[in-house]
Amino acid sequence: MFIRLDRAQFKFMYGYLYTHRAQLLLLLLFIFGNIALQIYSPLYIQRFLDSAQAGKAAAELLTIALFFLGLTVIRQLVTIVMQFITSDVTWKITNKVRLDLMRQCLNYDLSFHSRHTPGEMVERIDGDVGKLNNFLSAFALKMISNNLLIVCIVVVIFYINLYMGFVVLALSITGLVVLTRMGKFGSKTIRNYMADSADTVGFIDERIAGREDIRAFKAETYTLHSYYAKLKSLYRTRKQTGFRIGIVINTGEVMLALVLAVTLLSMGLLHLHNKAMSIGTIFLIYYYITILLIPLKSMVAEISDLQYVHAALLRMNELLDYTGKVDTSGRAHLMDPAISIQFDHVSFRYDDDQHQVLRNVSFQIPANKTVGLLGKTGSGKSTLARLLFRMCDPQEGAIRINGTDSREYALDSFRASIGIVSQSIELFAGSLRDNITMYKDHITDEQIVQIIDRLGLCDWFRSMADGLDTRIERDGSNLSGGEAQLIAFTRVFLCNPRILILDEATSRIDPITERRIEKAIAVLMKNRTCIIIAHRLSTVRNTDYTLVLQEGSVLEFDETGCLAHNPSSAYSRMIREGGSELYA
Ligand SMILES: Nc1ncnc2c1ncn2[C@@H]1O[C@H](COP(=O)(O)OP(=O)(O)OP(=O)(O)O)[C@@H](O)[C@H]1O
Repeated sequence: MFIRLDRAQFKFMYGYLYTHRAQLLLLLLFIFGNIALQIYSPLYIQRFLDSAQAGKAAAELLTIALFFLGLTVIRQLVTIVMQFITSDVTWKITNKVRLDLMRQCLNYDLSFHSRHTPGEMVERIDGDVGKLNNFLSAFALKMISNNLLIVCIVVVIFYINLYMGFVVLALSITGLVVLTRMGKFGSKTIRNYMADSADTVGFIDERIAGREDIRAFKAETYTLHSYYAKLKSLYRTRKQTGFRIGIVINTGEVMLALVLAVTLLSMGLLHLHNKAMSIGTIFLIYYYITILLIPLKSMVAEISDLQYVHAALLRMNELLDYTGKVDTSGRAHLMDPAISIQFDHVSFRYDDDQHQVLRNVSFQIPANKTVGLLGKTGSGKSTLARLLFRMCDPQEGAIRINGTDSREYALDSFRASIGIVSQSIELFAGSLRDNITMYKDHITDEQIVQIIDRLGLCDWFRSMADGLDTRIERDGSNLSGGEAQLIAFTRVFLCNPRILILDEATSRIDPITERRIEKAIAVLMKNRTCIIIAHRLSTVRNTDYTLVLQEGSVLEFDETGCLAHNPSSAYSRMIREGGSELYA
């Protein structure tokens, strides 16, 4: 009613509702039954009053009263069933919406996540869907019942008295038109308020996650000032929203009082000029008007919630409609276990308005060879790895895998063939086993222990208090950075990927542990195409090829041995100068 769904929103809601059509149809039947009972039972009051006035026997009056009571009890039972069906369908629908939003969120590309903080996404996935839940479980049912009830009451009043029928019809139409128009009045400020609120949640989430750096660099005062500024802005939009909603609700209340006054006045005038209406009929019309006012009143009271739902639906639609910048149309599958990689004149910028991070990058890695990727900080090494993993696609050029543009492969299966160990390792609250298998139940403990053994990490594993059941806290807060990297290694070894990217994977491991797993890394790299991004020359000295990036361009690419023996190469200079030139 006050939610004007546009085509996209309607399609969005319809898609979810259609799945539960059988239950919704049943619900509609109960709604009709409930309305019929609501309309029919007051007739017994009219009959009771008219019979009492006509001096009918007490037994007849008692029967009428009992019938009225019986219908009231049945109506309550119908209401309970309606509520049960509604809450059941609502939870099923909103859980599906939550899952879809979460799935989308996990698949969004880098540019999306750069713009939206995790906190904002929490607010959108949980907060917005919570509002939809309230709407479906309470308002939607009320709205459908209310509108149907209004129509039925107007029809019945027409039937009772033609003149009063016209009066009530005119009042109802005016009321609904006014309420609908008023509904739009607050919608923009509510949307602004919700966006501000999500932004504030995102801010809190980000600052709490970075609390250690904030404390270490004494940024508490700045953080609190920024938070206060956000709260002030939130309060401003909240005030604007409250003001507009206040106007809407008060206008609505005045309008409803007018409806009652005009109806009573009309009945009074009618009774004065034409005594055709009995006391019972007058009471009946009055009773129907009070029933009519209940839905109108609840619509006025819930107008602000409905606007929140409207805004929430817009935001959910926006999230689900976001197609991202990664091409997902590819359907091919990587069949060959040996993978060659070719960067063919690849240029990339993260956003149209940002600087070019990679410029015309071309090189080719034959299947099952390893490449050491070197370059100063910010030269584009991690970006190159992200492009290979297809977290984003290049604006120019192509990345060919076994001769085929990587965009032609089905995204999920393509990504599954690449393993990455990066500088930042995500660990989740749960057991060590869950963090290694990433919740894949089919992986047995024996397989995990075997991998740990192959990696030469048995000593470390033995130090874990409860073996694979050892509890890992959120973000791996009870582990050292090095231990987190060991888990990441085990994780990726277990996946057995065909392309392996180690993005400064050993940066947090101490030299002794690094030496210990060097052999294991060598085993893992065998029969795989690998890219090793490193800040330490020692990490990449055994690779087949070396690629040196400078400000996003290829400075040199050749076999590592050739570069090492070429005194004019940047690589050999780097060896001579202990790497100072590249990392200065
Ligand atoms: N998500 C992002 N959004 C926008 N710009 C980014 C993003 N990630 C990196 N950049 C920019 O891209 C450039 C290259 O970054 P990249 O992380 O690829 O460099 P790198 O060579 O891996 O650096 P490091 O050795 O420090 O890890 C930098 O200028 C950086 O500011």
